[in-house]
Amino acid sequence: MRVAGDQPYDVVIGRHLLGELPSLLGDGVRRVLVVHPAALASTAEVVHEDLKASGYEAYVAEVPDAEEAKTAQVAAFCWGVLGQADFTRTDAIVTVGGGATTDLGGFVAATWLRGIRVVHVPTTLLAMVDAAVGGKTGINTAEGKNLVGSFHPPAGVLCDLAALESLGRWDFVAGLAEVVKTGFIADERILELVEQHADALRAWGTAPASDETWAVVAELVERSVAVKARVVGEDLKESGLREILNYGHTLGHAVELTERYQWRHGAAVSVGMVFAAELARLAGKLSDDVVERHRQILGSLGLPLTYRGDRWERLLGAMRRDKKTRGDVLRFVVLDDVARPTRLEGPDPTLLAAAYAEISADAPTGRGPVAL
Ligand SMILES: NC(=O)c1ccc[n+]([C@@H]2O[C@H](COP(=O)([O-])OP(=O)(O)OC[C@H]3O[C@@H](n4cnc5c(N)ncnc54)[C@H](O)[C@@H]3O)[C@@H](O)[C@H]2O)c1
Ligand SMILES: O=C(O)C(=O)C[C@@H](O)[C@H](O)[C@H](O)COP(=O)(O)O
Ligand SMILES: [Zn+2]
Repeated sequence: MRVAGDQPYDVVIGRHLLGELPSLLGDGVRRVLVVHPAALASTAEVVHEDLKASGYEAYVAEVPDAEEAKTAQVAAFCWGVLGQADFTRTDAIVTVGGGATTDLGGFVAATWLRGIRVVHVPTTLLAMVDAAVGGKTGINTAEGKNLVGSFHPPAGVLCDLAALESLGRWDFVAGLAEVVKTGFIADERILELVEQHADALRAWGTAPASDETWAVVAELVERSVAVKARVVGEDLKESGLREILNYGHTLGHAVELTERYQWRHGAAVSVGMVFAAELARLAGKLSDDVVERHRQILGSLGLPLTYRGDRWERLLGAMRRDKKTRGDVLRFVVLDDVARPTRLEGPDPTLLAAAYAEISADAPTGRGPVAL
């Protein structure tokens, strides 16, 4: 699949694709740094050896797992590795890992010498359908999620579906949250597929997936990437259309910060989507049926639908730093209907509080398996 832009690139989806890496890296690259977390050490080593066998001067940098990687300290560690190995503007980074690794590695590539090439090899469902495509890179600060970053599109993306075989059940389910997001904002067929195959998808990793389930997963990846490619190809820097990809993220990111990143991103986005759906319903935009469909689909996958009722002030504080906020005006992506996203600007505080009441639970029920 081709992503349009000043420098168009390919997202290759298939199996056993590592041989494609040199062609995605392009001409003139001499040194390559493979950035990966410990969980992907053996895959990264295969990539490292392949690159050396193809004539590159290849290095590896192991970074912390998950959100722990998205810090200024870890970025500085990577800059140190690049500096020690004399990386120039014709050299490149390859990321091997989930969305945290592609966000960090992409950010390091964006900032080293003001920008070198990066190819992403996403290994989670979430990174394949979302994080690796579109060029949003970033790290967190004490004040919030992805507050420092850059738009730096990759030179290519290799989605090797075989990587999903080792992905844990709840990391897979967390990735489904972004798939469902894509369904609600742009492609109802995604919702139908998830509705038809929810049990098999939710059971990912508990037994080998059937051929039918693999076919569904492949179609979900293809459809989600197609939506993302179309949107970021039109609006790389989020001046308008791209905001739809942030559906559920205004509250979702605030939940992640409030939970000190102990919730998976997809789990927080799941709650965030139910909140956004309630907000749209209370604003008179969205029907009860579509709100209920959010709960049905996300709940059928085992994703959380509620959040503790005693965190509103903290969440509100974090949402003020959301990237869609303009001055003091909070802005939300909401739906008029399935595949009809719009914006709600500066909603009345009582409306926000009422939507929060609709998703509040007395106990912190979000601490299910996906929220760990
Ligand atoms: N830049 C974007 O457009 C964008 C889009 C969506 C999400 N994100 C970011 O992505 C991050 C979430 O990504 P994620 O859900 O991939 O989380 P993650 O990167 O933390 O990976 C989840 C876990 O899966 C493990 N893992 C990865 N691949 C594996 C495999 N093949 N087999 C077994 N284990 C594997 C990782 O080590 C980690 O423990 C968040 O930081 C979020 O903000 C960015
Ligand atoms: O690609 C985008 O644009 C998105 O918003 C996709 C989101 O799923 C992703 O989590 C993104 O990193 C959020 O970006 P942010 O700008 O809200 O930090
Ligand atoms: Zn996201």
